[in-house]
Amino acid sequence: MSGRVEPVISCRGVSVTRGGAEVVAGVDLAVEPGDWVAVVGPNGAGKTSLLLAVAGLLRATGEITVGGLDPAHAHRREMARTVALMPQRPVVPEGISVRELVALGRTPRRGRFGSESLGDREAVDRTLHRLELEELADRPATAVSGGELQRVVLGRALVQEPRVLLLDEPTSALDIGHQQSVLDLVNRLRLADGLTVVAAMHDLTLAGHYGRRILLMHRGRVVADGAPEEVLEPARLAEVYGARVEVLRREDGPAVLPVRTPS
Ligand SMILES: Nc1ncnc2c1ncn2[C@@H]1O[C@H](COP(=O)(O)OP(=O)(O)OP(=O)(O)O)[C@@H](O)[C@H]1O
Repeated sequence: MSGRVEPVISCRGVSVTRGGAEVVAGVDLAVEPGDWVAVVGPNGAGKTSLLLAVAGLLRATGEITVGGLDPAHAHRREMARTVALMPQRPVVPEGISVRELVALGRTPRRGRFGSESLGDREAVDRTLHRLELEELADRPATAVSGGELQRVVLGRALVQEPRVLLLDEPTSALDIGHQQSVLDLVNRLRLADGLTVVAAMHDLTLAGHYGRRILLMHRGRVVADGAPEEVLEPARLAEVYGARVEVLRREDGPAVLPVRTPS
């Protein structure tokens, strides 16, 4: 008999209120170490708010633990060694280079007064290389394209070497080649290091190919949670998104195609 694996993320009855409205409503979620959960749902469904609550950046009610820590009360440095968030809308300090922005991700791993160690420098170099950012390393981070910045911000999260990686639409600005290379890289880290990934994703085909599990949210609630082929059903997607889609069953995951309304 196999024993139950202790979840690395656990949410019980989690709700978030923003601007007076309940935007996450009673979410239960247990994520096993090394899993990839793709969080999908229409605009405004509450995906970002749920990720921010798990990261401890937004106040929530209910119970959340991440790597045994309570995000609302854990020390920021301790939390940052456990969880890294790649935000949807990163704040880029003026005058900072691409390399310096990536290196900011090492801050929680340094000693209290620590300057950059050889290990830190190597981690930053490795990350710049993996994300094909070496040529941009000395460029001001405010002077790169939207897709390049998305990779830089992913680099800042990866260089933290977290146990849990929270990605908020990580490939929305990337071309198809970089979408694949970035998601393949995250998947390799998941398989090699047991990284746990929770990613809000709009592209349902990518969600179905990389997510081992899909959490479908609608109006703050989880309306489906399961394997991609169970959750990505045309009738359900029509109901939740108001979309006409065809779902192709493929060996490596379902592909979701929008279908034009007949004129
Ligand atoms: N700062 C804020 N103040 C008030 N309401 C907010 C704020 N940020 C988001 N909201 C609202 O919270 C709800 C959930 O937003 P959230 O960003 O979590 O959704 P999402 O599923 O990530 O959406 P999207 O796919 O458009 O990124 C939305 O109705 C949104 O308008």
